[in-house]
Amino acid sequence: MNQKDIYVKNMPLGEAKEKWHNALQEINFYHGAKVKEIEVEKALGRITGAPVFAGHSSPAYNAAAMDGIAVHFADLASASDAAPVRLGPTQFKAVNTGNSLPQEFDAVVMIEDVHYINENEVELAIPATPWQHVRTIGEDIVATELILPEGHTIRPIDQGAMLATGVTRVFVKVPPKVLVIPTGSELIQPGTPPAPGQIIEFNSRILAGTLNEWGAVATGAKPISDDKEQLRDAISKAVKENDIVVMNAGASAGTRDYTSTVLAELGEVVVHGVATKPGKPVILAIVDNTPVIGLPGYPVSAILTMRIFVHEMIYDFMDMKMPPTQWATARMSRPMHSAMGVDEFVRITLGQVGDELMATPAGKGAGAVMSLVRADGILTLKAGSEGVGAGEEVEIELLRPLTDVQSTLVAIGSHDNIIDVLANLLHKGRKTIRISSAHVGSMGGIMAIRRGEAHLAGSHLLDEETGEYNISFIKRFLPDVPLQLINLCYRQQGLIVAKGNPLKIKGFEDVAKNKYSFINRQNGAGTRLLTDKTLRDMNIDPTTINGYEHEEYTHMSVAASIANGSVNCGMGILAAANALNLDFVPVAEERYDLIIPKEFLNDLKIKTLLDVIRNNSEFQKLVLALGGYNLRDSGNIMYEQ
Ligand SMILES: Nc1nc2c(c(=O)[nH]1)N[C@H]1C(S)=C(S)[C@@H](COP(=O)(O)OP(=O)(O)OC[C@H]3O[C@@H](n4cnc5c(N)ncnc54)[C@H](O)[C@@H]3O)O[C@H]1N2
Ligand code: MOO
Repeated sequence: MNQKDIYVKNMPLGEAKEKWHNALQEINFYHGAKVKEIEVEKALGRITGAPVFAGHSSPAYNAAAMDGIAVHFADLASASDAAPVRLGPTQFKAVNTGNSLPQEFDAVVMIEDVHYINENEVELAIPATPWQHVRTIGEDIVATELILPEGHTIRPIDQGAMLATGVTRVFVKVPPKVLVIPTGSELIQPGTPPAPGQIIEFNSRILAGTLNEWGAVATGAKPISDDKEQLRDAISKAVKENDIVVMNAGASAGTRDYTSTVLAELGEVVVHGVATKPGKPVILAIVDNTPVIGLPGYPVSAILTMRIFVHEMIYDFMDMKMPPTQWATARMSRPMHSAMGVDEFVRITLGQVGDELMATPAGKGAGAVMSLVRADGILTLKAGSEGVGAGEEVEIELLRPLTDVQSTLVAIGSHDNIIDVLANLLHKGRKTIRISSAHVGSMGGIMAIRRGEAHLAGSHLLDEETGEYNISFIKRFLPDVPLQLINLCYRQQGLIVAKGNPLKIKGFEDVAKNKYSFINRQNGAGTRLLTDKTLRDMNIDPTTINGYEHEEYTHMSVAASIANGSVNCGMGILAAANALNLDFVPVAEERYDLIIPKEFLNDLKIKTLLDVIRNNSEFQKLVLALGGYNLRDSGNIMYEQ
């Protein structure tokens, strides 16, 4: 095939949507919803395809609403404490709640108000009103009354209402049947450890699950290899059996990206390539009068593209209006430049810090599933916009309710695995506080506190002159912020080395003397300051360290460089070494504190956090089990201003 044939275009989103809409109309995709009759018992979550009317009244007879006696209300007209009325055997009848009221009576007196003289005679001291304590025929629902309108999503209470009036079958809309076909020879099933180059197939779970949430009946097919013949067979079969087919991966221009070629052979490719980011290589095609959507392989691209092109199709198919999008106005915490000429969809985490709702980009990679796990919303940067500036107001499309966002503690700063332990303890059981943490290093955390963007910042900045942690930095960069510096832990920092420590590295002397390769942390990282102080104390000239100028931004990326063999060692925490099954040579213990502005100390979220740190034995147990931690000052106020 000529490379030109698979050239991916950059069609403006509006134009692509219009073309697609027209193509769907041509195949009569919006045919008006089909309906079918099913049992009410099985109708939970389905959408009514016709109005539902009551079969009979409920209650179907006049029913006693209380345990007591049935009476004629008129007989008790004169009853009072001073002059109780006596009723003889024909004037009353004992009834229980739910019993049919005998025809001759018109009220019920509760047993508590009945004084039995003997079995056949009662005395009553209070008058009755007509039909008191009686559920009259049709009190709840009258036969032929409308129970549910068309287009209503059936809830358990609706099932009850239908069944109560004798309705056992209901017309529901037939949702579109969708098959999600993952493609790629590199895909393996979950549960098998991937060899290099293999990818666990999980996109079909995300895509089919989301389609089902939108009301479709979607299933994931077995992955198809990058093989034209197999693709052709799978698509030909799928379009016969489904209302919509979703292909995943093989959408772009790689040598094994066959989806668009095969779709063009089998039917018509309406659109290939849209000016959006992510989602550029999407394919929109019609095969055998059936829409086939070829989503890009990257999970984030796939899901966001499916939101753009498929979400509405599901509702249109069932002749339903889309649920309204929930929006929130937020302020950008940092500038965001847009890729010119494309509509860009940016994942955003939101944090309510003080009065402001702050929006922070949640990571960019099209393969970063966690960015969508964490994201609270989506910011759309329109093609033609240059982006947004820090502090600018933006409208965010919400992916989770604003109440969840408001119960989120925003932690920005240095990362420590204890934050993850806390995040879990604060969210389990009846505590539903989330922690959203951004790992930008200790100085980054201090700056976030200064800009009012975080409730707390983890910091381990060593003042090389005083040997003190954090305080001099707070005095310098946060002089006007009333705050408490609360200890979280002491932790071991050391040299992360390959499993088994094959070079027998004992410390920095060995690294300097033998020119072992080292990987450093960025300026402003607490670990960098500790490295520098350690080298100074040992009288080691940093320029003699092979790799001192190579910087990484996190403990984990340092550990990863050692794990993949590109360097011999780097400074980091034990937890990072453990995570990648590496060895660790302790170098120093450092203090790791939380900086918390006083304005948040009375916030229930912070109070709960501090309570867990100070008093929760499970917290202490879990942290000590991680190894490399000491909690002797945990929860103590180290400094305040
Ligand atoms: N020369 C060009 N290269 C690329 C372009 C382009 O326009 N020209 N577009 C880029 C963009 S944007 C995207 S998005 C990707 C989309 O690529 P494909 O749709 O061809 O997808 P693959 O390359 O097959 O896969 C991408 C990635 O996703 C993983 N994957 C695929 N399926 C699954 C699954 N079911 N479960 C989990 N993960 C999956 C796959 O292994 C790859 O890592 O192309 C760019 N390139
Ligand atoms: O759709 Mo691609 O995601 O722009 O990376």
